[in-house]
Amino acid sequence: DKVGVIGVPSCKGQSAGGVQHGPKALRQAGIIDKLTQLGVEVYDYGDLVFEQFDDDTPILGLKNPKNIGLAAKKISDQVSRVIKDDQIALTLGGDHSLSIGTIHGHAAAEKNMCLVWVDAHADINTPLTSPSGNVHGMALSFLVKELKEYIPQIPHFEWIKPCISAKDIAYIGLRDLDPGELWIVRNMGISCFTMHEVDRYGIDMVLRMSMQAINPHGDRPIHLSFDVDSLDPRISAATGTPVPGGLSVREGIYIAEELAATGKLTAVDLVEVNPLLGTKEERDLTVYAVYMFIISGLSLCVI
Ligand SMILES: N[C@](CCCC[B-](O)(O)O)(CCN1CCCCC1)C(=O)O
Ligand SMILES: [Mn+2]
Ligand SMILES: [Mn+2]
Ligand SMILES: [Mn+2]
Repeated sequence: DKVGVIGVPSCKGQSAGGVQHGPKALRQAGIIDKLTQLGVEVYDYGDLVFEQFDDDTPILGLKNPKNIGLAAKKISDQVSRVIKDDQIALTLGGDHSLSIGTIHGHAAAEKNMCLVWVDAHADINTPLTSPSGNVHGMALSFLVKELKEYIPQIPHFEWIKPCISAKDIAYIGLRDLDPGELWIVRNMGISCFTMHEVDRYGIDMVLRMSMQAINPHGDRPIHLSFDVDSLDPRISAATGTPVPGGLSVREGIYIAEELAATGKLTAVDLVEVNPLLGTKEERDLTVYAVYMFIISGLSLCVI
């Protein structure tokens, strides 16, 4: 398979400085060289450049609407182009608000796509349920069709068309939801495999149940959105919102390998690596965990 790498140095979806350096840290870990050595045909599109707007006042508490709304449009267009060029769109983040663009762009190129969201968090607060106003915790709310009536008009977000149904989403690794998110996940019937399910069934069964729920015939292009904080903080401390009791590196790698083995993996987001947080050891370990995740997965795409 061919892989198109898109750097997205975004940070305005959250408040910790440094996550914009994620793409550089992942590149420096040698992801592109390693994939090439393994026989993957890699196209590096470099980092997207976002014009900075300082006059960006919060709306209904949502922070940086203009910067994020305009960035998401660029991301969406780029991901769409890469997928239409028959390449797996590998997006290096940057904070999780970038997934507004990657999922929107994927859905524009592949009508029948489905989504696996690996994260400690559900990232589905609406602007009105968010406790922080940080868009990285709201990304999915703008994309899920069944939530449309709950989303207020946000300047610079008007172009975003909800493009995925609740039934097309599977969460893996959840362990920190806000009240509004709990209501949404329960009432929208989104397939939800929290860390409790991972403990109870094991990661293989959780993946089988996820695919049974969202891709039963194995014919749908898969979007894998991987937040590094899904992993246990002991191996991924260099991230903005760590939560104890997460996935092991092996469980993370297994998810990547199994989804890649379907032959339907079409887009992958690697988000929330913040090289400025934690000690040097913690940063190197966090980056290495993501490196192992993506190399293990995508190297299977050449078999
Ligand atoms: N749910 C949170 C965290 C979002 C994390 C986004 B991700 O997954 O991309 O990193 C708030 C979480 N919670 C709020 C109360 C105090 C503890 C943290 C939010 O701000 O919406
Ligand atoms: Mn998270
Ligand atoms: Mn996230
Ligand atoms: Mn995070």
